[in-house]
Amino acid sequence: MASESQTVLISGCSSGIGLELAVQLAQDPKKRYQVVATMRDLRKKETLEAAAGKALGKTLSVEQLDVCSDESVAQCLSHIQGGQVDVLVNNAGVGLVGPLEGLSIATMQNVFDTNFFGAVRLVKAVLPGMKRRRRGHIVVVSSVMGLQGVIFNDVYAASKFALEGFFESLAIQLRQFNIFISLVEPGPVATEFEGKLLNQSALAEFPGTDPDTLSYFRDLYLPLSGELFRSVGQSPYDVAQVIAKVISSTRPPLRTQTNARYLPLSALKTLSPSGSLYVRTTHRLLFHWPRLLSLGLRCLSCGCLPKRVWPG
Ligand SMILES: NC(=O)C1=CN([C@@H]2O[C@H](COP(=O)(O)OP(=O)(O)OC[C@H]3O[C@@H](n4cnc5c(N)ncnc54)[C@H](OP(=O)(O)O)[C@@H]3O)[C@@H](O)[C@H]2O)C=CC1
Ligand SMILES: CC1=C(/C=C/C(C)=C/C=C/C(C)=C/C=O)C(C)(C)CCC1
Repeated sequence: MASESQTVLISGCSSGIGLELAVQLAQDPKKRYQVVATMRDLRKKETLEAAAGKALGKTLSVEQLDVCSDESVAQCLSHIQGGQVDVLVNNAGVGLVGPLEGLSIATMQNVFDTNFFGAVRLVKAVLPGMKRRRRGHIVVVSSVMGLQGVIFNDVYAASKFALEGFFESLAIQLRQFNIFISLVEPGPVATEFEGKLLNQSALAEFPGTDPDTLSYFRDLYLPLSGELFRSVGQSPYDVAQVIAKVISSTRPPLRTQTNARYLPLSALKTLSPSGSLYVRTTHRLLFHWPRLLSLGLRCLSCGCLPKRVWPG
């Protein structure tokens, strides 16, 4: 192992982006990283261990970490030599879709406890060490929904907006300590994330929701969202490549979107600071011209647009 390897702690490595990233960094040909791949339920570790192959026990170790528990965070850090984390990747997250009226406050709080306070809890734990060493990098797996709200994703988007505001604010102070913050913003990614959401919304009855809203959710949003995943969805491998590039950068950027094919959708927000272009256009497309929207989504997946991973 290279003597100057960096210790990278990643949350949520049982599947998806976290698993892919842990494996890619652990298999780095230059052996630049010592990866602590964590997950809340160690019974799920077999997939990661199999994917890590020969890196297991060498450049990759697996530890238990529930981002919602102070005790679990402290335990995990106590297993890392000197408690030293050079790069923290806040990846663990949960989704939530559905009409607001049918979701309990407790369900919404769980999204914030995991996506927002989970990241904050880890940062509070590693920051004193990073500040002492005057060195560190905190990477946050945010989302395009940290930049723009999406219908029926109100609470999930709010949790990612919270991350964006929190880490942009912190980035200013941490420059003084030579600690960098990077927010990575994927669009739809083909992981268990979507399946979990579809299962959750198929089983949920959303009590107290009026029939019109329920039908907009089930008959309009769900099919179009599925089409979006099929047309512009990235693989976790592609997203992990972008994150690995951000981690290896000497001057890491504050924000990185991973999916060039999603850019026309996020541009609707950035092109008009008042927000009306995005809200009016998506409302019209969804409620008045859903067939045109569907055609547009198919166009986004056609080969004439830029390649999937961006920046390349
Ligand atoms: N998939 C997508 O379309 C997109 C995903 N993202 C973000 O990417 C990140 C990774 O998601 P993705 O890989 O897609 O989805 P997955 O569902 O495959 O992975 C999510 C990971 O987070 C873990 N997790 C959930 N709650 C906790 C907790 N309390 N403590 C520790 N780990 C926890 C899950 O563990 P367990 O197996 O135990 O549930 C799992 O390992 C999330 O932050 C998500 O918001 C961003 C943009 C798009
Ligand atoms: C923007 C947009 C849509 C949906 C976007 C979705 C569903 C994005 C999902 C992003 C994910 C899964 C991010 C995870 O963090 C619709 C409804 C097609 C209408 C047109 C505009």
